Amino acid sequence: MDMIVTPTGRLKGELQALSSKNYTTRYLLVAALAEGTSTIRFPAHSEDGEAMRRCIRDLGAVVEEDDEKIVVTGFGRHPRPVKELNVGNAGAVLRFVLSIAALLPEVTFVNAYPQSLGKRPHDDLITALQGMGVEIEHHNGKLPITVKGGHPRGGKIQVSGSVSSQFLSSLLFLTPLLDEDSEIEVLHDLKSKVVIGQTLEVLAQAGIRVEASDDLMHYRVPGRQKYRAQEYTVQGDYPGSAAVLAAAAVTQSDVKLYRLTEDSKQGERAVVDVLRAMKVPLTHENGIVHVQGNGRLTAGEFDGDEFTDGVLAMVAASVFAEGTSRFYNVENLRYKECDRITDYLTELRKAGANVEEKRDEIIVHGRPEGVEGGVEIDAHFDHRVIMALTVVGLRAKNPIRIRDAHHVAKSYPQYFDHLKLLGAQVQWVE
Ligand SMILES: O=C(O)C1=C[C@@H](OP(=O)(O)O)[C@@H](O)[C@H](O)C1
Ligand SMILES: C=C(OP(=O)(O)O)C(=O)O
Repeated sequence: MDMIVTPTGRLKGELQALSSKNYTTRYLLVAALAEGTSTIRFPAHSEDGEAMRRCIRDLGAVVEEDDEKIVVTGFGRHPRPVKELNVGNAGAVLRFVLSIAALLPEVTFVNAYPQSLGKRPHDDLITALQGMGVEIEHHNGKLPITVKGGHPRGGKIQVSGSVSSQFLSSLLFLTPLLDEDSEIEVLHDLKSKVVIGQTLEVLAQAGIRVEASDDLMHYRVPGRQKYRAQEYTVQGDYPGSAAVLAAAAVTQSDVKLYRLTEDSKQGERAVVDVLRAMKVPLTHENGIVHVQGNGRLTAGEFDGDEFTDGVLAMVAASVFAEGTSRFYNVENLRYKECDRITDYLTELRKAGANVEEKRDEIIVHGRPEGVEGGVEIDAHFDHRVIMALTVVGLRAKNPIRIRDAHHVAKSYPQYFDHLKLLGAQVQWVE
């Protein structure tokens, strides 16, 4: 399905933010790793959430759900042997479950999205698990991947963090269940470091003890721990909301987004500060972000690694800013659903934006006068490209057509309905 985005001058209204993808995947996993029954309130309903539900069900968790909660009875440290797992296009789900699969004799992760997740590298996690005595068959570090586990060893574990923080998170979920205590050392660098705060928060909520160094590069994890069955409440999602806030920032707007707590550990919370730095009129109080956009933005320079999944939306906003913006320290955007630097900038240029790339930077020469539009955009299987190009389309001079925009459902199936509620002119076409 394609989406036609027609230029829209004004947005007005109030929305409840969607539920957090990253907390939903984590709560489902720790609930499955507990032996009792856990309840997850307000889980995200999206393809990635569904992928984690499918995997934990296949591994033996009992999952029941209604409109507002999921009840999970876990399998503890004894997942059910299964031949195949399908994680859809969800990187975090694949990486987290890969380590848990090491508790099984043999399981293959199938390649359901050869053009997206099928291109992403998992070498660093594979190497770490091999060091723990797990045999792994793979295709140059990519899917399909077969894990031949059984009895992974704890002890001294090393993992590179230079491509993704998900590899470290994955090991932090597995190691508490091992017989030995573990010491995890992160090699090279740790990208998307802020997300590790979410992993540690969820582990603590599940009753798991982990000692982390202040720089988040070293961990001590006692073995033989048990995940506690719990009640969890999922908070609002900043990465998805970033696109709605960017849309409000580039138009004449009066938009309130609820359920965005000021003290959230989501790094993408920083998009509120980014927009503020771009001089977008807004307030953030009592979990409500209120944008009263006047369409005027000022360029700025930002460390994108602080708000990884919000960068594309902020770049889209900066397309209309006065001056040149720079988003640096973003190389790992190249290893996401698509190459979020080269592929994304290709689409932005088609729409009329003036952008440049470096290996680890996106540079935007703002066009406050607007961009031409009137083009077809390739979604590259990437929900965040779809959301960001929609923001650009709202302020273009002519409509844009985003091909295969249904991939927005990876994280935010209601995105276009939410924008419509605010008055955006967006329309699905076959
Ligand atoms: O741990 C997580 O849930 C995630 C970590 C981040 O990935 P990287 O660590 O690969 O940057 C983020 O982009 C992704 O959407 C979710
Ligand atoms: C990169 C993302 O997700 P994942 O790595 O889980 O596929 C994302 O949600 O933007």
